[in-house]
Amino acid sequence: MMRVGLVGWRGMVGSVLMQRMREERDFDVIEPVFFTTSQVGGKGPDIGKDVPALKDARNLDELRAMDAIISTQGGDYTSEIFGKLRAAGWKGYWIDAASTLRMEAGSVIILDPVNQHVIQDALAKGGRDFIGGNCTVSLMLMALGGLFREDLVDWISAMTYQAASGAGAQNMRELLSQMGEAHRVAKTLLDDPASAILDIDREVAGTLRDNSFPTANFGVPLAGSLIPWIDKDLGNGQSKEEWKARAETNKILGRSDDAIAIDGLCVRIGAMRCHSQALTVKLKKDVPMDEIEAIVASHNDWVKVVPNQRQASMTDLTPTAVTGTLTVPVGRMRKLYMGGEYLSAFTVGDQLLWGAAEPLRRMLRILVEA
Ligand SMILES: NC(=O)C1=CN([C@@H]2O[C@H](COP(=O)(O)OP(=O)(O)OC[C@H]3O[C@@H](n4cnc5c(N)ncnc54)[C@H](OP(=O)(O)O)[C@@H]3O)[C@@H](O)[C@H]2O)C=CC1
Ligand SMILES: N[C@@H](CC(=O)OP(=O)(O)O)C(=O)O
Repeated sequence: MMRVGLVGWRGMVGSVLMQRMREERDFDVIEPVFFTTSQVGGKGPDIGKDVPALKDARNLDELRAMDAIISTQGGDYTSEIFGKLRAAGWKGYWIDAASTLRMEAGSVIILDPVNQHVIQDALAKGGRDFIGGNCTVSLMLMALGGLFREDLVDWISAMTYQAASGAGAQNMRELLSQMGEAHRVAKTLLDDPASAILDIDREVAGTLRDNSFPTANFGVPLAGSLIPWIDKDLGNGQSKEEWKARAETNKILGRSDDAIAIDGLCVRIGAMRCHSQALTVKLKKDVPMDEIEAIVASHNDWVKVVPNQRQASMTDLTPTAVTGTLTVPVGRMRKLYMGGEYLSAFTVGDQLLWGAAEPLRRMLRILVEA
């Protein structure tokens, strides 16, 4: 059996990975070894079989004994350990959720329902570094993979509505604290049906702007507001999150860097763990809507076309409907006023599942079943 080291398993992404690996019985087909940066010698997670005590995630000799390592520990850990491990001659498979190695020439960005052929090509050539993609990019490709498969995409403008989870566990907690605080200051007025809505609004706006409002993680209020910037400032007007759309999509599809232009604005909103995106797709030709829907729906087992109708959109195309599931609904599809080559679409996906954990465990399965 393949010896697989798991680093970062108790973090947020790691916990979702553990849950999915238990559900899919992945631990039956590997010999798991759990690592930690802080609790060496402690007890590993409950996976239904005995596992050795936690090993030191910075011990290169212990890591070198693994056939594969899955890390959801974060980019700092990858930067600290990966180079040393390879320099020490380790030839195992490195599967990672962090962005650190994504754009390296030797890395493949993994999203097998979309780029199984790129993964298989890399394996055949001895590739060993398999890195999970940015959540927004992976979810967009799971939704519109059919259009890419049929080479129908000229360019895409992506306007995103990204959940708090993308910023980390502490940010999810902070969002809820902010919601609670906004409710607390308005509660007396809310409880009085005769109170004026503008008085309630004034109380809420006042607390959002108050220095004591809990913003240690986001830096600014998210509840009752939004944040129109995600990740670093690249200095050219674009955020790093926006840059990833074109760079990672083309790499995932195995195309040259500028083959398909994708750009837009990335915005943080007060959803918990589902990213949504409003997409304008410029098609290479005017394809009838029923054909487009059939192409999109046929791409993979998780994409679900939601009819472009009010009720279905309100019930099936929301973070509330999708959270905790692998389903990737795509709806609001129609030809825009600009012409038959201009398609609108709206999609939602769980950024901790297809956006982070799921491609990693599927890559492990590909290796085990090779
Ligand atoms: N958040 C996201 O949406 C996405 C994240 N990623 C990548 O995954 C990496 C990990 O992200 P995320 O899971 O959010 O990070 P977390 O902060 O939840 O976990 C990272 C590590 O922190 C340590 N830790 C310290 N205190 C605690 C605690 N109280 N509970 C759990 N773990 C604790 C654990 O390491 P130890 O056991 O060694 O102490 C854990 O593995 C990111 O840095 C990023 O590179 C990728 C895609 C999406
Ligand atoms: N940046 C994403 C989450 C993430 O971790 O992305 P990446 O893996 O590309 O750093 C978000 O904030 O929603």
